[in-house]
Amino acid sequence: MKKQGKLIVHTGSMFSGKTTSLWRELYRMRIANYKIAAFKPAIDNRDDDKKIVSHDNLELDAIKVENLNDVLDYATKHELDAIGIDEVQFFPNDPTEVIDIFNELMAKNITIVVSGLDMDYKTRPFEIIKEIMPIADELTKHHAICASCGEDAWASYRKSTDESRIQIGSKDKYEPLCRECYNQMMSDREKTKNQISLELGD
Ligand SMILES: Nc1ncnc2c1ncn2[C@@H]1O[C@H](COP(=O)(O)OP(=O)(O)O)[C@@H](O)[C@H]1O
Ligand SMILES: Cc1cn([C@H]2C[C@H](O)[C@@H](COP(=O)(O)O)O2)c(=O)[nH]c1=O
Ligand SMILES: [Zn+2]
Repeated sequence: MKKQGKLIVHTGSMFSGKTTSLWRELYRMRIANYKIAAFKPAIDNRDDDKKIVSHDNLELDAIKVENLNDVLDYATKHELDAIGIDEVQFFPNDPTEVIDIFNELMAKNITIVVSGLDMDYKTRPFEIIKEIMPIADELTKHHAICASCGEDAWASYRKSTDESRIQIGSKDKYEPLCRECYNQMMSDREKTKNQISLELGD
C-alpha cells in the first residue's frame, strides 16, 4: 500500500544543518525506492544551477523552479512519492497559497521535505515558514554554533549594511550568532552609526 503523504519541515538559522537534513531524508527515501525529486528557487544562484549544495558540500540533483506551482505540476506529472524543497523562504507564492499547494501534494500521497530559514538577518520571520509550521507532521528547529561565543546560534547576522531582504551568500556575507551576541552586535552597530552621524553633524 502506498504511504500517506506528510510534511517534514527543517528550519533554523544559516549553517544550522537544514540542507544536510534535507539531503539525509531524501537519501534514505531513495534507498527505500521512493520516486523523488528536489527543487530550489530560481532566485538562488549560490551554487550549481542543477544542484542543491550544503555548506559541507553534500550535493543533491535539483530542479530550479520559479514558484511552488511548478513543483506541484512536476510532482503530479511524474507521479513522485516524495519531494525536497530547499530555501523555501525564497518562493514568491502567497503564504496561504502555499498551504493549498502542500495540501494538494499530500492528498496525492506525496511526502514533502522542506528546508528554509525561520528569520531574515533582522530576525523578522519569513512568512512562508511561519505559515507552514502548524500544518507540519514533523518540525525541527536546527541551531548552528555561535561564531562569536560557541553557544547555540539563533540568528543569521549579516556582516554588511545592505538592507535588501534577499541577499544570496554564505560565510562571505553572514555568520550565525546566539541571541546575546546578535543583540550586542546590533547595538554596537547602532552606536557606531549614531557616532558617525554626530561627527558629520547630520
Ligand atoms: N558556525 C557553524 N555552526 C555549525 N555548522 C557550521 C558553522 N559554520 C559552518 N558550518 C558547517 O555548516 C554545515 C551545515 O550546513 P548546511 O546543512 O548547508 O546548513 P544550512 O542549510 O542550515 O545553512 C555544518 O555541518 C558545518 O560543517
Ligand atoms: C539571513 C538571510 C539569508 N539570506 C540568504 C543567504 C543564503 O543565500 C540563504 C540561506 O542559505 P542557508 O542554506 O540557510 O545557509 O539565504 C537572505 O537572502 N536574506 C537573509 O536575511
Ligand atoms: Zn554568542
